Amino acid sequence: MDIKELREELSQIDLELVQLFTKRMDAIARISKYKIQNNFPVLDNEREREVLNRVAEISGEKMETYAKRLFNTLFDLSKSYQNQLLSHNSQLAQDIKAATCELARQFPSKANVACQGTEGSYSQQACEKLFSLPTLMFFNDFESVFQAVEKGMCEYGLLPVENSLAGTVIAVYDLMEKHKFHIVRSIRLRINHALLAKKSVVFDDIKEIVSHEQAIGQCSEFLKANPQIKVTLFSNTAAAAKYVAESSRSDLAAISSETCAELYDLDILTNNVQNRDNNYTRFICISKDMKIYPGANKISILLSLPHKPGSLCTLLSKFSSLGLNLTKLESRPVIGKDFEFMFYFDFDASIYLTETVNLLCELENSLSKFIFLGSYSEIF
Ligand SMILES: O=C(O)C(=O)C[C@]1(C(=O)O)C=C[C@@H](O)C=C1
Repeated sequence: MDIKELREELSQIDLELVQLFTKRMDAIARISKYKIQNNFPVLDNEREREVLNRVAEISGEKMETYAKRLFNTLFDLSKSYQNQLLSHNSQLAQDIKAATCELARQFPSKANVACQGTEGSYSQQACEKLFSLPTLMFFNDFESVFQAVEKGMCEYGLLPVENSLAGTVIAVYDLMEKHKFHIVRSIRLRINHALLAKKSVVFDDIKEIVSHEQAIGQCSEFLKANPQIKVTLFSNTAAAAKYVAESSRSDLAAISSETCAELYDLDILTNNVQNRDNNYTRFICISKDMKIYPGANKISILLSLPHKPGSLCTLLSKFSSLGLNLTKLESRPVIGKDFEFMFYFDFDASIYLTETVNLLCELENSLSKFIFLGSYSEIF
């Protein structure tokens, strides 16, 4: 037989497979209806084991592994389909629909915004880029920003989540699980760090530099090249500049911004002390309620996965089959639990598409922990 004839045989088999597959999915729809009416869960591990044992027996030793893989895929597809059928009644689908319909309104220009740090901070710069008329409230730590939004003290909050040179702001990710909030926008801010000191101080006088951990990480090469200078961590780059301005010492400098040099009447000893010029920090803007503004094209979710081989792979394949591009995947240990992890995903997707909402509902129905963090657009 030549390849053409061999393929004809295969095409006939494929046809029968597709017919049987659609027949199986129709049967699944009937099972789903029964499960909804009788409040049965979609997943039935015992039934899956039973089916797999039977499949192994029928397929024989040579094909057993392949047949089991095929049936595990069939279970995944049938559970996806059942979760999709369930999503019509899902609270999440209704909330998303309400948030997208209700907010034909534009992103506000005026708002009360909670920021970490003090006057002149990078959070403030990001905030002023995001809102034309913000009223800022400064807090000492990230947790207080989450709390101010959660308690309704501020309508919005701004938090740094990652930097192109120093990576993820882990402290913010660790707080996400503890607080109720929604991401309504994200913003990328170009960061140029400068070395600031009091007027008349020269670089050779400097014995100590103060700054935030992230800024210190972003300027590691400059600091390594000057090992004689002691480095001290500070809660915020703007607070570090303020500290230098208020100190009487002439051997102290801060890694901070040009804005802070002006604000705190300091001199710039050296400009652009970060390792690379393409230094960007991404901030998220959060609110208490789910608000989805027109143009939203990114989605963030938080979830935990069962300790089972292939569970992350199965999840990733769902994104891949919808052609969705993952832009961030971060895993963090669950505090108080041994080796259990929370996963944070950012991906590009339109919340206005039914297939996206179906995927979110499917994840919510099938995972023990799933939080929809929001759908939003990013400002550059
Ligand atoms: O039998 C069921 O309860 C089904 O939902 C069908 C099915 C399957 O595809 O065979 C799907 C999910 C369950 O975990 C077990 C089996």
